[in-house]
Amino acid sequence: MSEQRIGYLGPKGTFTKMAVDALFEEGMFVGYENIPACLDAVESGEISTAVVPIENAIEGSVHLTIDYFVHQVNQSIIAELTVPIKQHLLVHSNHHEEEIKKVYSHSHAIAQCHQYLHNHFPNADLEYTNSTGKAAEIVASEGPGVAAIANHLAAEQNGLKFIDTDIHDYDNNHTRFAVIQKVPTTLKVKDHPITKHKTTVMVTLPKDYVGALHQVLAAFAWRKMNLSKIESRPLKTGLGNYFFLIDVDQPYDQVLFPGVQAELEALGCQLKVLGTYPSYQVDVPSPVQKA
Ligand SMILES: O=C(O)C(=O)C[C@]1(C(=O)O)C=C[C@@H](O)C=C1
Repeated sequence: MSEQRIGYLGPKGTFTKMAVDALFEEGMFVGYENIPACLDAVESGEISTAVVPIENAIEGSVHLTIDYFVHQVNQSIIAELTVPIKQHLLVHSNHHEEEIKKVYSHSHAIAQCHQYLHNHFPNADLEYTNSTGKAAEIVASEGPGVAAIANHLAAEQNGLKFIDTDIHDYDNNHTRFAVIQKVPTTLKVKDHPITKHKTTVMVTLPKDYVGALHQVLAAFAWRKMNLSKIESRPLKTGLGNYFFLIDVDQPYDQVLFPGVQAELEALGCQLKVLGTYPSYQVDVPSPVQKA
C-alpha cells in the first residue's frame, strides 16, 4: 500500500495535529493554513486524507468545516475521532509583569474561554486566528505583552510559557474531528477500540410542506434507527432554505437506509449519504508546567 498522505489544520501544535498524532501511526503529514485549503488538497489529490474539526462540546459545530464539506467539495467522512481539549494561556518566554493587551486564538478556542477572559482580561483585545497553533506562532514572534490560547504542544513547539492552565469555561471539553477522503479507502490507524459506527446523511426538504421534518424523523424512528445529532444549516439559496445534517448511530446497510431514502423521496425530500464510518474516542496526554 502506498504511503498515506494526511493533511490537517496546521501549522504545528494545533489540536487537529494532536488528533492526527493520536489516530495515525505512520504517514506523511502536511499542515494547511485553514480548513478549506485542507479539503481542497483532498479534492486535487495532493493528499489522500484530511483531518478537520467538526464539533466542540462547548461551542458546537465548526460551521466552516460543515459548509465547505457540503457545498464546495465532493468527499466522504470515513472516520471520526473525539479528543479531550485543554486550553491554556501562553505567553512569550520573556514576558514577566507586562499587561496583556491582546489575546490571539481560533474563534472556537476563544469561545470556549469567554467567561475566563471576561473575568481575568476584560480589557484585552481578542484577535481571531486560523488556528490555536497559528496564535502561538504569532505570540512567539511578537514577544511580551500578548498571549495565545492554545495547547501544551503549541507551548512546547513555540517556546512559550504557561501563565494559566485549563482556562476553558466548562470541564467536559471535547472536540470531534472528521477524517475525510475523496474516494473512501482503508485507513491504517493505531489500534484504538471503535466506540460505535455512524452514518451521516444530508436531507433537503421540499418547500412549504407541512410537517415535513416530522415525517423525515418518523422514517428513522419507526425503523428504530437512533439519531445522535440533527442540525440545520442554510442551503445558501435564500432566506429560510435549510438542509438537515443527521448522524445515525449505525453503519449504512442495504435495507434500512434505502428504505428511509425511498420513503423520503416519496415526500419530495432528497437524502445524500455523507459517510458511514467508525467512531474513535482517544485520550491525549496534556502535561503542563505552569511558570
Ligand atoms: O485551532 C486548532 O488548534 C484547531 O485544531 C481547531 C479547533 C476547532 O476548530 O474547534 C479544534 C479544537 C478546539 O476546539 C479549538 C480549535
